[in-house]
Amino acid sequence: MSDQIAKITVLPGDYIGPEIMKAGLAVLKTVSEDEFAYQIDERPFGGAGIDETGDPLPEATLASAKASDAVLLAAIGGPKWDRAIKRPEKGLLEIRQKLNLFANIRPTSISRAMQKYSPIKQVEPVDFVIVRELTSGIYFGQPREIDDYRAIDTMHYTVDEIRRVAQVAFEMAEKRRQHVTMVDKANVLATSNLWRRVVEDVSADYPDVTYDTSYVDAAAMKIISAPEQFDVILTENMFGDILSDESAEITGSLGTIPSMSRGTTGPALYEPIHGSAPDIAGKGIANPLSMINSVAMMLRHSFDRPDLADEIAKGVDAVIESGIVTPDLGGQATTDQVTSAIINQICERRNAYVENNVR
Ligand SMILES: NC(=O)C1=CN([C@@H]2O[C@H](COP(=O)(O)OP(=O)(O)OC[C@H]3O[C@@H](n4cnc5c(N)ncnc54)[C@H](O)[C@@H]3O)[C@@H](O)[C@H]2O)C=CC1
Ligand SMILES: CC(C)CC(=O)C(=O)O
Ligand SMILES: [Mg+2]
Repeated sequence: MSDQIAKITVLPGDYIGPEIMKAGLAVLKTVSEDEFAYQIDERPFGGAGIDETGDPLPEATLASAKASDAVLLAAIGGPKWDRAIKRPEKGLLEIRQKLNLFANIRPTSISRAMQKYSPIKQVEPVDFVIVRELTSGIYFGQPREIDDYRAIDTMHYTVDEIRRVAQVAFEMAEKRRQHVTMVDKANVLATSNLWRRVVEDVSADYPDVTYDTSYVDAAAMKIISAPEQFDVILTENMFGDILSDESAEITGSLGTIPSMSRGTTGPALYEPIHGSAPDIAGKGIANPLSMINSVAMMLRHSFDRPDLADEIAKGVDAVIESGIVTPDLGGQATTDQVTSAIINQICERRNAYVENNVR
């Protein structure tokens, strides 16, 4: 951190983005009181960036992100800009590339509180993390062309791009249950064969970590049938995008899962893994947990405040346990009601702590 006041660039984005960002910032304010000094620089991004400046990633937004200690993003995109020359999603790819956020970390764990909301039968605990390559692969590859008769996308990877994200995955596995599964399509794709060669090589530097591979189609099946087998899943950009939405759903809802995108230096970016959910925007029923959990992830990883992150996690668990949940989890609560319930939980626990320690 550049000085004692943390600089956070806030990108509310589009559709439900501002609704859940409001929730995340309210929880951040609550846990930070007398504990954590920060300043927010809120900027237009995605469709909001197009509306304000004609560009989904306005220059001033990128400059703010680059000068920050961390970036908080809600979600971008939606039908309003589907025909834009430069879509909001292009801005998302650009900010990831320009901040060099090559590793996207997407956790999937079914906590005790969440078990009743999961659509799968759990015999053993489910707790794995997807490490997804984020700044290369088919979302970025050239040539990329379309005419009246054909369209081309290119899946492209280099040794260095694979090695650096593989190292992130193995380092994470060392601190977890020491297992990495690389997911690919090496029975068909040249890029997957390069991934196998490089990851095999990287694995030799981590003797305490066991390593296996799975084809992506089989991995998609195992995430449903035997998710407890996974610890760290390492995969390329598009497979990670798809498998992380599938993984989120086994926890009960896509609307609960946060993520961190990081490079080697510079600010990390924290965001829910879902999109802007245009189908429920404006109804006040978006699940704020993905954003609130992203705030907790930011406090833990960018600001070394696991204590504040744990306070948020305990508040979230207590509220889930009490059944105050939005419709995606089968409840009837609104975004604001869930957020207020979490804030009340945090405040009650703090007051109880103060009382116990004063007596
Ligand atoms: N990082 C980002 O900003 C991302 C943006 N997008 C963009 O978002 C837009 C909408 O994409 P979709 O395919 O509809 O995916 P989506 O993730 O926005 O929504 C998929 C389904 O999940 C539900 N959902 C998502 N988040 C929720 C939440 N917090 N609470 C309750 N329900 C939630 C939605 O209502 C919808 O039924 C598109 O423009 C897409 O490109 C998609 C993924 C990531
Ligand atoms: C909208 C895409 C560019 C990205 C996406 O779906 C994701 O990162 O989950
Ligand atoms: Mg996605």
